[in-house]
Amino acid sequence: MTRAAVIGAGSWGTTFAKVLADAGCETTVLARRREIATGIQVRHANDDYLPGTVLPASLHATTDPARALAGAELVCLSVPSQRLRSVLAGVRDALPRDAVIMSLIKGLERGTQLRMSEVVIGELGWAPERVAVLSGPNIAREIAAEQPAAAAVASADGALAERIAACVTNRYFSAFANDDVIGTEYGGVLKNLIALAVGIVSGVGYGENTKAAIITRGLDEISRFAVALGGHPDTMTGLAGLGDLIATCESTLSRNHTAGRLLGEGHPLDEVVRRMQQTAEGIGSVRPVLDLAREHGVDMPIVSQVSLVLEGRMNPADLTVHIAPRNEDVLTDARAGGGRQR
Ligand SMILES: NC(=O)C1=CN([C@@H]2O[C@H](COP(=O)(O)OP(=O)(O)OC[C@H]3O[C@@H](n4cnc5c(N)ncnc54)[C@H](O)[C@@H]3O)[C@@H](O)[C@H]2O)C=CC1
Ligand SMILES: O=C(CO)COP(=O)(O)O
Repeated sequence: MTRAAVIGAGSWGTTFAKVLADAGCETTVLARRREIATGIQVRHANDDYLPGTVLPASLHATTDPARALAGAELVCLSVPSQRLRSVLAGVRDALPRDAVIMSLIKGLERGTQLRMSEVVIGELGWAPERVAVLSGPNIAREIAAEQPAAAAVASADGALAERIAACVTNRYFSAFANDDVIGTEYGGVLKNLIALAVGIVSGVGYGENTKAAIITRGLDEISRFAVALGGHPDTMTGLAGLGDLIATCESTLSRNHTAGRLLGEGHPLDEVVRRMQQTAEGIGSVRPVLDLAREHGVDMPIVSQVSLVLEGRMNPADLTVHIAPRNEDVLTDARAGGGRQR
């Protein structure tokens, strides 16, 4: 049996702790608030984040890092991306030095533009071969209800990714291993930005054609970004790319989709952030993604328009997938019979 800890008792941290417990891992959740820890430990419930879900009786919870992390072989991180560095600083002394650390987080650190696995490696000095990421179409509430789901687990050490995948797989959750940490991690970050765009056009009142066009062109846009930054193209057509893009863009349970819809309905960003009671990572990832895109020469027309809408500088109703062709594109298109945009 693997001893596991999950840092963060929000919707995904609690749900993934249930996944681990149901896979046979001896699991403890590290919560920030005492009443959440008590609810999980005593009543087997997390009413704030997962109302109605009965958690396994074998699942433990505490607010004490030393108790949560003692003997942990697998430590999973599920706090908002902008909080990760300070959370790591707070648990550093309690982390067993030989533990594997796995990020479940789907955001980039503002200011440094780092992925979460890079924050772990840099902040803790952890060996990259002991770090992993898990990402995929994983709407927490559906998994908490034990609806079948799957995710990708990536580590620079492919054999470690295989071992983690086997360890977290249970009767309703399947994990598939790969060694593309960059692509797997960016997949989770980038789909949030396209989900914001789809939410925005839904809020405006546009229908399925607009949403399908944004999802299709969005997949192309985020794939070009991930590949330019070192990800593998196959990852972007797998669970962490296309899979999560579909789930997040389609689901009204998605916080990013919901935040986008509120913006599309005309609510200003500060009001949207106030109304969202949970983390919508996409809002904080737009700026670092666009900065990285500029540095690497990647065109991101949909994400750029999301940024303008967030800043209140673009009417949501004007969000479009149309791209004005550059001169050389017009010439190439004419020779090729047109239509270079798939
Ligand atoms: N909810 C979902 O369906 C999924 C979420 N994710 C990702 O998982 C990450 C966490 O998301 P959720 O659990 O949904 O968010 P959430 O908003 O439900 O919960 C965040 C948790 O982090 C804790 N937290 C916040 N600041 C903290 C701090 N300074 N110190 C300690 N704890 C702190 C909060 O108390 C809360 O328990 C995000 O990156 C999200 O994108 C990934 C897959 C599915
Ligand atoms: O990452 C998720 C699904 O895979 C959850 O999406 P939201 O953060 O938009 O709710």
